[in-house]
Amino acid sequence: MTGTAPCAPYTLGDLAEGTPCCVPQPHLEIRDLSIAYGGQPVLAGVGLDIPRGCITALIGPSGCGKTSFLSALNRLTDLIPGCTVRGIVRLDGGDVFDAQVDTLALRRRIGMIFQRPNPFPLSIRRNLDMPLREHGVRRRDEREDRIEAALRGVGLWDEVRERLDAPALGLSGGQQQRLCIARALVLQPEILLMDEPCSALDPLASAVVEELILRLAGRHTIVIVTHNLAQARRIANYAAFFWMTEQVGKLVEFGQSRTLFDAPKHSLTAAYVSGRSG
Ligand SMILES: Nc1ncnc2c1ncn2[C@@H]1O[C@H](COP(=O)(O)OP(=O)(O)OP(=O)(O)O)[C@@H](O)[C@H]1O
Repeated sequence: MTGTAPCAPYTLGDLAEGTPCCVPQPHLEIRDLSIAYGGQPVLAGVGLDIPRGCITALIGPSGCGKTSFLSALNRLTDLIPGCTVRGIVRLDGGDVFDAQVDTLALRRRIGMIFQRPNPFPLSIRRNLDMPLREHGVRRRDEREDRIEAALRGVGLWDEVRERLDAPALGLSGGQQQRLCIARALVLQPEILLMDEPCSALDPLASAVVEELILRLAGRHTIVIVTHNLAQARRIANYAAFFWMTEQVGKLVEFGQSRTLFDAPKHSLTAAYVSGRSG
């Protein structure tokens, strides 16, 4: 991988250890990745390196396989009946698709945030306590510290500290999405996969989550699907453009987002980012 990207700001010193910077070194290496549902290919031959600590945006029209690609990275695709994935995904050099891989441990290292906020219908506290218990954090004081750190990390602590036992579903949409990000952060993941995390939010809540994503970068590697090209331009260090050819999604271009948006190499990319197609 060549080129450099600016370090994103970060302020989450109390979360996971890690290089607090976007560096042009692969955290995930993807080679010849193909995905099919019921034998029908939807994505073929994708290869790219996701740089460590950076924000990588996945862009492209609906149906070109961005969500499927994202879901393969932490093997959420294992949970979809009829879905087959071929190719290689390496996390720090280790094969994610190896039969010996503990998928629970893998998803602790690579967390996922979905398009619609999906807190459990439990209290705010239990939303964060439950994953910690499931992942074997037995000491209550440690769980409490991690819950507070995660809520502070997403800027929710001051908003909810007096009502930790209130239902999470009573929070606003934007607060619920930040709670879902906290639920991923509480497990101290290295990588966060985000599938259109702002698309169900109003503009103000969306701006807060976008700012949060910028703060999380550096400590965490972030891969985000977004249809909002202005957002991708604002926040992404790197961008990958997917397009459908003969009903199958392909990666057309990947690189530093400044280059992809301002001086794309491929005519399809140029047409899409200028709004002339897609
Ligand atoms: N569980 C599934 N079973 C069958 N087909 C699926 C499934 N999930 C996705 N697909 C199909 O795979 C293709 C790629 O879908 P995917 O959601 O990955 O694309 P996308 O680029 O993320 O689209 P969007 O931007 O609209 O979310 C689509 O044709 C979709 O209908």
